[in-house]
Amino acid sequence: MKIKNIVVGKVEAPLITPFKTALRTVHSIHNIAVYVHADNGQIGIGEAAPTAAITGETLGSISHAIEEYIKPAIIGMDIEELTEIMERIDSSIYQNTSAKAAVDMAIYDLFAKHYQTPLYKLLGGYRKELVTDITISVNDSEEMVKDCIAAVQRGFQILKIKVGKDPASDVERVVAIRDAVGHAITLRVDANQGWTPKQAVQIIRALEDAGTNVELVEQPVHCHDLAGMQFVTANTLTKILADESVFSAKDAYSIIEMRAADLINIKLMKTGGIYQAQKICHIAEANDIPCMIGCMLETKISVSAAAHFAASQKNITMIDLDGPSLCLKDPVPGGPIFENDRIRMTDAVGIGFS
Ligand SMILES: C[C@H](N)C(=O)N[C@@H](CCC(=O)O)C(=O)O
Ligand SMILES: [Mg+2]
Repeated sequence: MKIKNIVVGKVEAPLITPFKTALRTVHSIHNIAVYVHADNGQIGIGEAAPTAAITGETLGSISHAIEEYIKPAIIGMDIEELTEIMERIDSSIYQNTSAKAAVDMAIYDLFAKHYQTPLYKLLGGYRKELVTDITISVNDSEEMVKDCIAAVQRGFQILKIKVGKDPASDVERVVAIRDAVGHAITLRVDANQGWTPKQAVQIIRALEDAGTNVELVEQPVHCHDLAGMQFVTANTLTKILADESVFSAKDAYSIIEMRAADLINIKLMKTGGIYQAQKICHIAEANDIPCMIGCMLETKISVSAAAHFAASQKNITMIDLDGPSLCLKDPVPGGPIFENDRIRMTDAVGIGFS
């Protein structure tokens, strides 16, 4: 099965409510869809999210990177040469990780279709069901409490609370949410780089003293401030999770070597796809660092690829694949079944879209 053509399109999905973090506010998803056509008529599908604030990519840059750099590097190759295809995608252009991720997952989709197997089974088939958290946008405490109660009523038992936009009120926000939802609900906190290292230690210690029992704090300080991440990790009891600080296997190695975090969040849009994500997951596993699988503002297309990857890996112990739950509707039928906080893998071949 040879790669005959790669076609770039669009995928759009309105959000149920505006998505707000310390880095950005988004009202609707406008992403890139990628279709890799094989010479036997089969098609692999992928998606890229233009998260300029995190990966530096835009709709224009993603489509240009695919058309002008990634496509010429792999056109005509046989799908069975998977490792060589992945190495060529990686070296076709520096960074541009979401563009690479869209093509990587479409190739994996074709690869699994070629072997008539669901992708997660081909990758190792570790589990059939995932339990995801859902993200609560940063707003004033009252609105966040309402959003948390609504999420629990929808069936979510793990809430990922966005903070970091207005640090002075962050402790109050999390305490109000804990009081409202009770202790049976797991709370994760994501500052999206919004705190200074000293602020982070002060806020996390205050959350600990208030008995909020937060499971983890994600990316407390600026992504390049690994010394700051190390300072926060060393001076708090709560687990610290590196997100924007880890794109590549080398980044993961630096975080591990410096003990700058306890946990790592892997996102296909940061790694450049499944091939590189496996490397990070395995480096972390070898160093007893459990990983989260996360997503950007992505629809069911790329989140399904991430679900297949997560279902194949023992070391992915936390799931933040809530993109489809934040959308009003899915742009395409098929793929794993997303129902409240459950993601169930099916026996459909590839990623599961026909
Ligand atoms: C959507 C997901 N739960 C999430 O919060 N992802 C990112 C932010 C993504 C974005 O800005 O698109 C994260 O920081 O974990
Ligand atoms: Mg994050």
